[in-house]
Amino acid sequence: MLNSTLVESAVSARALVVHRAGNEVLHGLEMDLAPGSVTGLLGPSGCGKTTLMRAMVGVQRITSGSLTVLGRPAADEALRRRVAYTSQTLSVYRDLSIRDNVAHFARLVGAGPDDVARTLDAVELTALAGRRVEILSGGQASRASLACALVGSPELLVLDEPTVGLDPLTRESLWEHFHALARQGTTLLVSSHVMDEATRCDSILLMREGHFLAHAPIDELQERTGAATPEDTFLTLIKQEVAA
Ligand SMILES: Nc1ncnc2c1ncn2[C@@H]1O[C@H](COP(=O)(O)OP(=O)(O)OP(=O)(O)O)[C@@H](O)[C@H]1O
Repeated sequence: MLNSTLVESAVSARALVVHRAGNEVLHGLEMDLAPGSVTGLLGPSGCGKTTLMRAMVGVQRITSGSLTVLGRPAADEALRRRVAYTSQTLSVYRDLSIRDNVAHFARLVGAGPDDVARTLDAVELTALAGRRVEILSGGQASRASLACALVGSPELLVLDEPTVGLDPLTRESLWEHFHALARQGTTLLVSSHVMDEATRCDSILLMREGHFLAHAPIDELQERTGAATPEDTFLTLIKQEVAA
C-alpha cells in the first residue's frame, strides 16, 4: 500500500494512443487517477473501455504516448504483483473449487491462507468455498473470479464490469468492499454499463469513441448538465458532444 501513496497519481496517461487490428481505438488520452480513489469508467459499447483497461494492466501494446502505473511504465514486470485485473471472461479454473482457485492466485502473489479466507468472506463465498466453479451460478462464478483478483491486496485493481449479473444485495456489499479497499490506499478503476453505479464512485471517466468526454464526480456532472439522473447526465453530455 505504501508505494501507491508515494506517487502523485496511481495511473497517469499522456497523449495515449492505442491501435487494435490496425485501427486507432484510443486517440491521445490524458488522465490521472488519484491513489486510493474509486473511478467509474463508463461509455457506450465499443468506445474503448476494455482497451484502456488492458493497456493499464500491461496486456495491450500502446502505440504512442505514455501510460504510467504506480510510478512505472504499464507492463513493467515489477507491476505484476501490484496490479490485478478481472476481464469480462472468467479467469478461473472451472474444475477446481473456489478455495483452490483463490489459493492458487494467492500463491502467485505471495499471499497466505488468512488472505484467502478474508477474500472469500469479502465476496460472500465462504460457505461455498469447497464447490467446483463449473457448478456455480453465473453470479457466484464471477464473484469467484473477482476473489482471485482481490486476493493479495493489489495496489491497483482494474475491474471490467465486476457487478454484471449480481443481485442488488451482493452488488451493494461489493461496492462497500471496494470503498474499504480504497480507504486502505488501493486505487480502483471499475467499468460498468449500469449508469446508477456512477453514484458509487468518487469520480467518473466518461468515454466516447476513444476519448474522454468528462472526468469528474457524478454530482458535479449532474449539476453541470442540469440532468436529473446519472443516465440523463451521460446522455446529455454525449448529445452535447455530438452536436458540437
Ligand atoms: N481483439 C480485437 N481486435 C481488434 N479490434 C478490437 C478487438 N477488441 C476490440 N476491438 C475494437 O476496439 C474498439 C474498442 O473496443 P473495447 O472492447 O475496448 O470497447 P468497450 O468500450 O470495452 O466495449 P464494451 O462496453 O462493449 O465491452 C472497438 O471498436 C472494437 O471493435
